Amino acid sequence: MVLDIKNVSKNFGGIHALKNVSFSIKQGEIYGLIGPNGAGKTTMFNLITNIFEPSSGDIIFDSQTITGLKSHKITEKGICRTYQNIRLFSQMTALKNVMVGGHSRSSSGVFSSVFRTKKQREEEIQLNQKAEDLLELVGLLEHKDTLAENLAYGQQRRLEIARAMASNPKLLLLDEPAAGMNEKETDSLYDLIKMIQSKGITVLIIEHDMPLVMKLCDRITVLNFGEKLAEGTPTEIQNNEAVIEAYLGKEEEYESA
Ligand SMILES: Nc1ncnc2c1ncn2[C@@H]1O[C@H](COP(=O)(O)OP(=O)(O)OP(=O)(O)O)[C@@H](O)[C@H]1O
Repeated sequence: MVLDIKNVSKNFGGIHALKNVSFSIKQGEIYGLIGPNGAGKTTMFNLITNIFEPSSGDIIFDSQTITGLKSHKITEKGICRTYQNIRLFSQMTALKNVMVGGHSRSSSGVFSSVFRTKKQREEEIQLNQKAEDLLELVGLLEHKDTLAENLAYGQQRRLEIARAMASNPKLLLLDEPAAGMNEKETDSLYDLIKMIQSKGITVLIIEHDMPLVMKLCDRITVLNFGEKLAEGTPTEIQNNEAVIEAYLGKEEEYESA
C-alpha cells in the first residue's frame, strides 16, 4: 500500500469533519474521494499534507507514519497536492511557477542562494529543463513565458498540476481539478491524469464531475457527513444504495430550495 488511512478523525470545535475513516491506496492506482459538499474530502487532504493534525488515527505513507510531520517533510517524502482554489503566482510566468515547485526539493541552501555557487547554477539549469518537460507533459510548453494570470482557467489548473509534479511526487493529490472546466478541457484532463498514472505515480483525486470520476478511478471512497459511506470500484459505487440515497437526498434538497 502507498497510503493507509487508519481510523482517522478530525474535530473542529464541535464539528466532526471526519469520523473514524479508513481506506488504503495501492501503488499506481487512481483513487477517488467523493461525497456531497462538506463531507470532509478537503479536510482529508489537509490531514494527509499535515496542514492540520488528525484528532485521532494514523496516516501511513510508504510504510512510515507521517502523522504530525511538517508539511515540507511530507513533500520531501513524495506527497504533493493541488488546491481547490488555484494557488499560482499570478505575476510569474508558467515556467517560473513550475520551477518554484521544484525548488522545494532542490538541495541548495541559503548560502548558495545568496552567492549563486556553481552548484546552484547547475541546479537552476536542471530545474529549468525539468520545468519545460513538465510544461510539455501538461500541454503548456508554448505558453511557458505567459504570466499565470493570463492563462485560460483550464490551463491554470493544468499548470497547478505541473507545479505539483515538479517535486517528483510518488503520490499526487488533486483537489477538484476539473472544477470550472468545459467538456473539452475535462477530456484532456482525463488524458493527463492517465498519463501521470502511466509514469507510476499514484493519484488521489477529489472531484464532483461524476462522469470523469467513474471513467478515471480504479477505486473510490464515498464520504458523507464525515463518515465513510462506501468503498469500491466505480460500478460498485454507482450501484450502491446508500450512495444513491446520499446523492439523491442532496438533489431533492437542492430542488426544494
Ligand atoms: N479549518 C476549519 N475550521 C472549522 N471547520 C472546518 C475547517 N475545515 C473544514 N471545516 C468543516 O469541516 C466540514 C468538512 O469540510 P470539507 O471542506 O473537508 O468538506 P468537503 O467534502 O471538501 O466539501 P466541498 O466539496 O464543499 O469542498 C465542514 O463542515 C467544514 O465547515
